[in-house]
Amino acid sequence: MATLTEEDGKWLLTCHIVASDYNWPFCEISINFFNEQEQPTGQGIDLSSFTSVYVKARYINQEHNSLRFQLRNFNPLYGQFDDQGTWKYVGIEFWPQRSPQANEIPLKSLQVASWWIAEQKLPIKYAVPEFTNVMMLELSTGNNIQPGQYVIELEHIKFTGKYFTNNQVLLFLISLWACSAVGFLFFNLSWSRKQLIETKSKAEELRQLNQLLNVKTKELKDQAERDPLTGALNRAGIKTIFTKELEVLSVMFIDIDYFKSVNDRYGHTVGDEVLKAFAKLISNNCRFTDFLARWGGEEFLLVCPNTSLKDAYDLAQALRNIISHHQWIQDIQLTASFGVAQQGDESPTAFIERADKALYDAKVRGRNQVVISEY
Ligand SMILES: Nc1nc2c(ncn2[C@@H]2O[C@H](COP(=O)(O)OP(=O)(O)OP(=O)(O)O)[C@@H](O)[C@H]2O)c(=O)[nH]1
Repeated sequence: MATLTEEDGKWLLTCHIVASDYNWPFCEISINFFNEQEQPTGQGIDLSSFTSVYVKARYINQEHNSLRFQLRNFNPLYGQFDDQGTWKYVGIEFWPQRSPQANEIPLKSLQVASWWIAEQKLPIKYAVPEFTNVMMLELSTGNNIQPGQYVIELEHIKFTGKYFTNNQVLLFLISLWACSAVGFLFFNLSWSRKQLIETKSKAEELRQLNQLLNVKTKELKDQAERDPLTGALNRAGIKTIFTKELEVLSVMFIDIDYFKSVNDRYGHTVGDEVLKAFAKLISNNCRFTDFLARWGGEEFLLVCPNTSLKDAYDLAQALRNIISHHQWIQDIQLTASFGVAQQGDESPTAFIERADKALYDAKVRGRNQVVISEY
């Protein structure tokens, strides 16, 4: 006979173990995790994520006896819900502590009752503790209890466990590491791509800037070396030609005759147009390797590399002829005088002066003619 009472928030189980033929008398508190009244579903509670259970219980009057803690797990693979004898007995017998601490029972120390395995005739694979569908919890007197009166005080039963299993933590850490690695790779990739795009656009900017600078440099060079009115080289521009070492170099000064009268009669603007047309006419009728420079006013210098004095003379005569027969604006009649020279063993200045002197002679001799300066 047994009674269960509550006192100061503690449960007291008073048991009278009597002598009988039954070999394994016991007295127990049994807590059901399923509702017997409702439609039975075979659904208990899953305690598999817990690692320990703390049982604060003790004998009040008979201290030298053991207690049995037991869980009853139902598994439909080998048990029947309506036959509690087929629910697996997983338990342990322990000697309750005298100290105020609860008795800690690691769940892994719970064993399947060997008599139950033998009785159920189950395959060995089912002889392992299971906590996935616990239907009942039992706290009872231990083995070999002698007849007499026993009072068991139960203060609490607490299950504890890790919120995550070791495997879950490991899986989480591996996933975190993998995500970080993927994230880092992705970040690196997009950063590199961004850098590449930036570098490309910087390179493009630099290329365009360079192009602009080249254009500007050419413009500045042109401004510095070309005559703005006719587009012919100026004195500075033609200077560089003389620094090149050429074996045969001839030059000719070309000066429009009586140009002042053109200005006087038709005005300065017409004079400018005539000068532009004059430079164009000469350029169009000499070799592309020749260089035309405006020496000043209406005076031009044509530099002819790799040209003998004879060839330069012939060219001058041809140009003179073309000029005199050209159709100029306002039907202006135009002629020009030429002073031709071939470079000898002399400085460029002396060489130019000889050609200039020949031009002067052509003017003196009556204009519209070619005069050669012999070295
Ligand atoms: N329209 C125009 N006239 C210029 C320019 N540069 C010089 N002249 C003119 O060219 C004329 C040159 O006159 P001159 O040196 O007397 O020579 P010319 O009248 O050609 O006579 P000769 O050379 O002796 O045959 C001057 O009237 C200058 O004003 C220019 O850029 N534009």
